[in-house]
Amino acid sequence: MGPIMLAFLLAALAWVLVAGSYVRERHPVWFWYLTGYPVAVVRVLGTWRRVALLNDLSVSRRPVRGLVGDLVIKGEALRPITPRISFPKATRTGLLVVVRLHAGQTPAPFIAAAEALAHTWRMHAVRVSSPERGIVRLVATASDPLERPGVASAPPALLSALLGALESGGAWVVNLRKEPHWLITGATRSGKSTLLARLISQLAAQSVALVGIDCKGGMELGLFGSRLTALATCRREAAAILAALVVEMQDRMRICRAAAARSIWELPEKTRPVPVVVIVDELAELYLSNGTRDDRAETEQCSTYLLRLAQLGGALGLHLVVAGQRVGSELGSGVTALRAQLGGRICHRVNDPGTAEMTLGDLNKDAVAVAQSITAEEKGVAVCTGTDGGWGRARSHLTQPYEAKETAAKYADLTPELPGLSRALESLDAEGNA
Ligand SMILES: Nc1ncnc2c1ncn2[C@@H]1O[C@H](COP(=O)(O)OP(=O)(O)OP(=O)(O)O)[C@@H](O)[C@H]1O
Repeated sequence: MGPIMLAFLLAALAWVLVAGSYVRERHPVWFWYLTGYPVAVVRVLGTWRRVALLNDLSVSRRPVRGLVGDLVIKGEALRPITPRISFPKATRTGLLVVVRLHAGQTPAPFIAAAEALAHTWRMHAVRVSSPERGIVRLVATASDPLERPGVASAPPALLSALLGALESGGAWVVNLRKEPHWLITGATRSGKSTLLARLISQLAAQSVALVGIDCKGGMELGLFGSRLTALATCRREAAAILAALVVEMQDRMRICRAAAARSIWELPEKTRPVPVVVIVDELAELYLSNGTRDDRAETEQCSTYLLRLAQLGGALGLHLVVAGQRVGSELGSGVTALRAQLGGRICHRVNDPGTAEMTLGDLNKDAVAVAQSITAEEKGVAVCTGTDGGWGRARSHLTQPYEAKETAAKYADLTPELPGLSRALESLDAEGNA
C-alpha cells in the first residue's frame, strides 16, 4: 500500500471517529439506532436460548417427574423448550422484546432474571412487565437515560407539576389532585431542595396558596417568600400556622357540608376555596424536642396537626409536601402514622437503609433496593411512586435557587390571602412583644 493510500485511509478513519463522536454527542438516539442497536439485536438473538436455560425460563416438553413402579423419579428435561421471543424492536433508549409464555409459566422468573439479562445483553437495565396474560415485555435501556435526561413536557393542569424526566423517557409529573400528599427524603446534597424549588416554580404560576414551613430559620424556603402566603421559620410559628390550617380545614368542611359536597372540587368554581400546598422542609425539625415541657408540647402539637391535615385535608384542597433527610420512627410515633397518610413518595440518595425503607418499604421492596443504589454523583435522581401504583427512577430538572426566586417574584401578585394564617403569625408577634 502506497503512502498516499495509507494517508487517505488514516484520514477516513479519523473522519469516521470525529463524525461518530459528533453524532453520539448531538444525536444520541441516531447513534444508538445506527451502532448500538444492530449489535444488541445480534446479542439478544444469539444468547436468548442459553440465558433462558440458565435462568429457568425454559420449560420441558415432558413432566420432570415420572413414575417407575411405585417410585416417583425427578429429573432434568433433556431438551427444554425456550419461550418464543419477538424480533427485538428498537426504542429511543434501547430495545423491546416480547416473550410468549408457555403454559404454566408466570412472569416471576423473568423478573428475577432481569439483572442476568441486563448483563448478558450489556444493557444498563432490563425492566420486566406483563401487559396481558401470557405475555411478558422485556424493555432494555442501553445507558442510564437519567445521565442526560431529555426535556420532557406535559400539559399544564391545576395542582400538577412537571418535575423532570422519568427513566422511561416520559415526563415526571406530580399531580396533587390524584395523590394529595407527598413524602420526599434524601441525604444532604442529594437534590431535595432543588426538587422543592422546581415544585414551587411550577405551582407559582397557578391559582394555589403556597405555605412554607422551614424551621432551619427559613434559609431554604425564604427564597420564595414573595410567592408564599405564609412562612414559618421556627417550630413555634409552625405550630401556629398548622393550627390555623386545621381551623381553615374545619371551615372548608362546614362549607362542603352545607353544599352537600364531599370535596371542594364538587363546589361551584365561584365559591370554591383556593387549594393550599403546605411545603415542609426538614420534617425532623418539627419532631425533635430538647426535652423541656414547652418544647415537647410544641412538637406534639405539630405532629397532631400535620396528621389531621394529612388525614382529612386531601378532599378539602389542603395538600402536604413533606421533605426530610432522615425519616424514621426514632422521631416519634407520629412520624409512622404521618407516613401512612403520605401516599406519594420520592426517595433520593439516602445515608441509612432505614430512611429508604421508611419511604418506600411499605410500597415495594425492589424500590428500596434501587433507591439504595443511587450514588452521590447522581444528584437529583430519585425513586418515585406514580399514580398507577407503580414506581421508577426519575431525575428532577435542575432548577437553580435564583431561577426559582425569580419565578416566585414574577408570580408574587398571584399570592392568595389566607387571613387565618396571617392572624396566627401576628398574634405570635404580639405575644413576643408583650
Ligand atoms: N436534578 C439535578 N440535576 C443536576 N444537579 C442537581 C440536580 N438536583 C440537585 N443538583 C445539584 O446537587 C447539589 C445539591 O442539591 P440540593 O441543594 O438540592 O440538595 P439537598 O438534598 O437539598 O441538600 P441539603 O439537604 O444539604 O440542602 C446542588 O449543587 C445542585 O446543583
